[in-house]
Amino acid sequence: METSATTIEWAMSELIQNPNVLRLAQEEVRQVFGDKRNVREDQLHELTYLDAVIKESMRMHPPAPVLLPRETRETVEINGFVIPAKTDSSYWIDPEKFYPERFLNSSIDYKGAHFEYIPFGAGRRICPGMFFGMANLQLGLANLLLHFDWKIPDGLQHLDLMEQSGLSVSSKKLLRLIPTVASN
Ligand code: HEM
Repeated sequence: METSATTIEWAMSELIQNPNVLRLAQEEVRQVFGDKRNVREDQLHELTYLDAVIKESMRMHPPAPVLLPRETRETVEINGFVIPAKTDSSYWIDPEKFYPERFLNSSIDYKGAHFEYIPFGAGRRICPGMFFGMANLQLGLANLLLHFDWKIPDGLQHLDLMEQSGLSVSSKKLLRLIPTVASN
């Protein structure tokens, strides 16, 4: 699915630019699966830090543009609920920072109950592929982190994370990274 591929690409882009987060995610994957040398689906739930990395990637780069960002221009009252103007930015501390830890020990999930975070939508039209999509992301990323070490090609200081809109919101520039087969 394009949404899953896009999310994996964004996650890898953020990980490579946040080496400390990459190291922690890689250590977790290798600790859980290192001795088996393969990622097992029945143990994906043990990857709590990787789960937070995926959530944080989808917070910063929601892959499905179906849900266009919405904000009120002025404070409004609907059925007794007061919606202050431009509410979005106050939900997250350091919203521009890639910080998966914000999802650890947090009740905020992607299942449509927390309206500040709805990468799969919410309500009756919520994505029916949500759990399949999450498993795909965990499986794909865990394999990339278990089997390979990653670096930015020589000469590139940092990645260009400009977005482009299509069916899903992907990076404008193709992500190019150099994998090395992990020695363990
Ligand atoms: C990272 C992966 C994915 C993300 C972020 C994602 C996100 C979304 C979003 C935001 C919507 C719109 C919800 C709304 O209108 O409120 C949606 C709808 C939908 N998604 Fe996904 N999706 C993903 C993976 C998948 C997969 C793997 C499948 C199928 C196997 C799938 C099938 C669908 C379908 C059929 C709809 C339309 C539902 C409807 O209109 O009733 N999605 N998805």
